[in-house]
Amino acid sequence: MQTRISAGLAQLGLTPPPQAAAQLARYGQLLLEQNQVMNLTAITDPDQVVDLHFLDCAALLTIGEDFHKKTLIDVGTGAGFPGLPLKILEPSLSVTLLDSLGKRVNWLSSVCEALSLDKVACLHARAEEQALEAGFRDSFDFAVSRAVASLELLSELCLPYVKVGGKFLAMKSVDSGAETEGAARAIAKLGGRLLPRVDYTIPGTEIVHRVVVVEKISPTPKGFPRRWAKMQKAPL
Ligand SMILES: C[S@@+](CC[C@H](N)C(=O)[O-])C[C@H]1O[C@@H](n2cnc3c(N)ncnc32)[C@H](O)[C@@H]1O
Repeated sequence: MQTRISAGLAQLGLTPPPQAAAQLARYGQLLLEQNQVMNLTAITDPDQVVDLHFLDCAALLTIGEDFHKKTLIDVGTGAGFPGLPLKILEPSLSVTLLDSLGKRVNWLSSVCEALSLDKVACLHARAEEQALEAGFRDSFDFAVSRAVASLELLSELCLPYVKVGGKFLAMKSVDSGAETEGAARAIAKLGGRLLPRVDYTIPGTEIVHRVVVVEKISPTPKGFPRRWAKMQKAPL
């Protein structure tokens, strides 16, 4: 895995810290081992783990944002994507990995320990509840998320965490144009503003993915996020 990771990172134009490729390879090994006893990923081929998990997530570092010494929350991180590869590739980041599934969060804590990572919090919580807590609301430089919900729902889950001037980065497919248009009203209500999207090709593949970029321009109004059932029933 390590050779493919290094080649892919170079193709993305990234110069990772010396230990990063080995740490990602170890993470991949732990992921595939644990996946045999716990549902962590549908991807079981090591090369695909590199391409579709690690390099896909690494591409977030190439979209022109400055992540150095910033704070980032990954909402619905699952097996750590995209937050954990970002932390490994940019160690100055302070990262919170949040998921509502306790078993996954416990496993993530053990991976962070195995890789000797500091400044990572693995948090078992529902995103819409944790965003109401002090120290979380309007607090992070970045909220990121991949494969969790439609952009409209995801905006309500993620934008409350972002400080004014920070960004919410949603990893989406290139077919997300209509979904993005449909979320524009909700994004505005939640204190966000859509910026130009960024499309990228995953190295070694012809797969093109998209980052939807939302800037936080005013604090999220009181009352958001709403309860999950309410969000689904009453679109903004
Ligand atoms: C399909 S997985 C995606 C995981 C990872 N982001 C990835 O791209 O591989 C969706 C994850 O979001 C979590 N999730 C869904 N709704 C959530 C919520 N309201 N709060 C926290 N986590 C949530 C689930 O537990 C699950 O681990």
